Amino acid sequence: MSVLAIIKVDGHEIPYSSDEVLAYSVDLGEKIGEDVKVLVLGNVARESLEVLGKGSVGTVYHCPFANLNLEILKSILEKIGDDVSFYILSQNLDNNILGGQISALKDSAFVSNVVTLAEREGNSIQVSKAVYTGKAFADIKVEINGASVLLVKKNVVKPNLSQGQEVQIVELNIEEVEDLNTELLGIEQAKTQMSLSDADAIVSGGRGMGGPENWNVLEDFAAEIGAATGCSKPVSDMNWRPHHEHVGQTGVKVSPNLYIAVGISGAIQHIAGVNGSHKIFVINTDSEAPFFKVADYGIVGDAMVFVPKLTEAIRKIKEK
Ligand SMILES: Cc1cc2nc3c(=O)[nH]c(=O)nc-3n(C[C@H](O)[C@H](O)[C@H](O)COP(=O)(O)OP(=O)(O)OC[C@H]3O[C@@H](n4cnc5c(N)ncnc54)[C@H](O)[C@@H]3O)c2cc1C
Repeated sequence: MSVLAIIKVDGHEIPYSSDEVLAYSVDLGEKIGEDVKVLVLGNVARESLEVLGKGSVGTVYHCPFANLNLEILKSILEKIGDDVSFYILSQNLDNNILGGQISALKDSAFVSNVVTLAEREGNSIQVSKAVYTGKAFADIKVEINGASVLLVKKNVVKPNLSQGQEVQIVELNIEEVEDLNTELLGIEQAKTQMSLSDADAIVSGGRGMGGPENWNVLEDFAAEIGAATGCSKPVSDMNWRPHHEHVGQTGVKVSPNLYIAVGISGAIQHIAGVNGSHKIFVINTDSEAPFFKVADYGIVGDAMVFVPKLTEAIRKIKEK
């Protein structure tokens, strides 16, 4: 049996989150004494597949399609075979659907929002998952060899696998078959350079930014520190920013290493989407803003004054 890490290509790149998915799979493989294999979905160069030779990864399956319908997914799973005890994916909106489909096809357990490494207990493993938008945790026992699907949140494991091992690359020759039940009408590519779920740092703006014309201040700052940009719900509702940037209970749930909230009050529905972040930094004119209660660092002040100053300071440090 084996643990299968599933990685979806972002554009033509292996996403940043893949290191964490691999590290999680390798840790699980060691605990239950199984090999780790990887399935890469999407068009990517062979050299990028070779780079996945980390830790105990031995085989990399490659399918050039990233957007799968159920018929294609069925063919992929059939070609990989039944010797998979766990399918491991990173937690994001796309993988929620993909993981659910795998679990339905395999008639197996599906555990999303996993926030701990697996602990082995006899013929099972135990993991904790975040529930009630991260306000509580549930401990879940899953049988080994049950073809279970685990969706792992960011920052659960440190990706510190050694590199350089040779891997066997298996090209899955899958025919592009039409799904009989659904028709793909089009794909609208998010216009951000980095996906929010994968980003290591996020600069997010709220109504306190005053209007879309001020967003260049946040974009400059984000570009300087290599962060993705996000926003609060009202900001996307008012079309100041695109909807895929909306963070929170009803938007994208993120858990970057650093979440920077600028001009966002910190309503419970926004916090529910960011409380998995490693560190939170808040800039707000109101010292009583609820976001400060969950912040690690903060500045009480005007975003339009402090953000450009921070950008400039970081630029100077980088020039030295
Ligand atoms: C069912 C439901 C689901 C929801 N889901 C979400 C969700 O997923 N995500 C989400 O974000 N919201 C969600 N909301 C909305 C949420 O309740 C808040 O209304 C929203 O988060 C507030 O957005 P905001 O902080 O940008 O705006 P505001 O509440 O207006 O806060 C603006 C903040 O900016 C500060 N400010 C003003 N000027 C400046 C300045 N110059 N510099 C710095 N700071 C400044 C103010 O002090 C204030 O704290 C949901 C609501 C409901 C009812």
